[in-house]
Order: sequence, then C-alpha cells, then structure tokens
Amino acid sequence: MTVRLLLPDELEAELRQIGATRYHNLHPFHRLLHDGKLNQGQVQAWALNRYYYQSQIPAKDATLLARLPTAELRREWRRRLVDHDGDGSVPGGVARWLKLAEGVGLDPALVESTSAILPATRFAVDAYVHFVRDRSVLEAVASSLTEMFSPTIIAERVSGMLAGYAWITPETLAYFTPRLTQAPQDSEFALGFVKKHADTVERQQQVLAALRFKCDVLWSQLDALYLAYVAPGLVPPGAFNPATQS
Ligand SMILES: O=C(O)c1cc(C(=O)O)c2c(n1)C(=O)C(=O)c1cc(C(=O)O)[nH]c1-2
Repeated sequence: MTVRLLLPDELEAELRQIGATRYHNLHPFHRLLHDGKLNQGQVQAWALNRYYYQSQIPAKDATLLARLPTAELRREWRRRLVDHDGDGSVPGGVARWLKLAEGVGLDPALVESTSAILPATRFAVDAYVHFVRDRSVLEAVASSLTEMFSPTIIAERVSGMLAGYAWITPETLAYFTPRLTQAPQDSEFALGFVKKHADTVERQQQVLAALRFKCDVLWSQLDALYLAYVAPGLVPPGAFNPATQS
C-alpha cells in the first residue's frame, strides 16, 4: 500500500481513529473499574500503580521542555509542569493523586515510595519517558495526544466509580476535576502543533506511530493489573498484595 501525504484534517481523522480503536477506555480492566465490579484491593492496586505514571509525567515534560526551540513553546509546555507539580500554594496533579490513593485506603508513604508497583508498570512508564527523551520533538508532542481522548474516559470513570463503590467519595476523585479543563487545553495545542509540523509522509507516519506507541504504554499497564489482580492473580514478588495488606 502506498502511503500518501495527508491533509492536516485527514491526519487528525487518522489520529482520532487510533484513539477509537486503541485507547485504554476499551481495556477490560477499565470496564471493571468503571462499572463498580472491582473490590477495594483491586481499586487500590490501580491507584498505587497509576501513581507511578503520574509521578513520571513531569519528568517526561521536563525533558521535552529542555529541547523546545522557542520561548512560546516552552511557556506552553511549562504550564504542564505546574499542572502536575503545583506552584507551592495550589497542589498539583501528583499531590492530588496521592490524596486519591489515601482516599481509597492506601498508605501514602507506600504509594510515594513506588516500591510496591508492578514491574510492568515501571517498564511501560519508563518507556514513555525514554521515548519522549530520545525521539524528535514532533514525535514527543504527538505521544501526548492520548489526552484528546481522556475527558470522555474521566467523566465516565468518575460517574461510574461514584455509583459503583459506596466507599468512594467525590473528594477522593477530586484529582480528575482540573484534568477536565487541562487535558483539552493541552491536547488542542499539541494537535495544532502536530498538524502544522507533520508536513511530510515520513513525519506523518511518525506521529501516527507515536500515538499508537502511547496507547500501548497505557494498555500494557492495564494488562499487568489484570494479570496480577483480576485473573489469574499472578502477583509478582515484592508487588502490592491486597491479601496481605491491612
Ligand atoms: O485518566 C486517564 O485515563 C488519563 C489518561 C491520560 C492519557 O491519555 O495519557 C493522562 C491522564 N489521565 C492524566 O491524568 C494526565 O495527567 C496525563 C498526562 C498525559 C501525558 O501524556 O502528558 N497523559 C495523561
């Protein structure tokens, strides 16, 4: 099949198609989580592992920030660091995720240590950080485009979890509220950048591959959670084990 140069809007349609078929809202673990089908230990395992993803987001944004060529681009990307790290007065996303973890009954010190995460969580998240560090700026920006699809899953998750788990409160899920405005702002900028700069067949194929890669990063974290905490229940040595907690 010959691949031709796409118009910017055709490129956007292909990117959206990747989301429609590969984004992690489709994963069976998320279906169980959002439908209220998990027990507290399984929800804790999700929150504890996902903390590692949150904690590394500022690291990946900082490596990209260092390589951005203009003040305008750096200003735009710097906002993400503040969103995740806070500004010293308002807590950022990483601190808010720790509150979520505490709200589902975890010891925040254990979560913050990241010592009990699944090996596959670490490998997947580190692969994302390294991808952003090692690939072109265009591919790095494109890899953030899963955020185009996150407002829908966040809305579904918050309403599903509040309806499905009596022990989860709106305060516990407060992490997600600012994301509903931050993610669209982030992804609108990233999408505009990608549509403008992916101006050769090769670059267009690179950005499509970057988004597929990122979907794989998110998907494989849920595969690992499913294998360890749903079925067949293979908890790796040293990883969080709800059966021996509390
Ligand atoms: O709740 C979710 O399903 C979800 C998905 C994603 C994503 O699609 O990568 C992000 C987030 N949340 C999120 O909270 C977040 O801070 C974030 C940053 C990024 C990124 O790639 O820079 N993705 C996401």
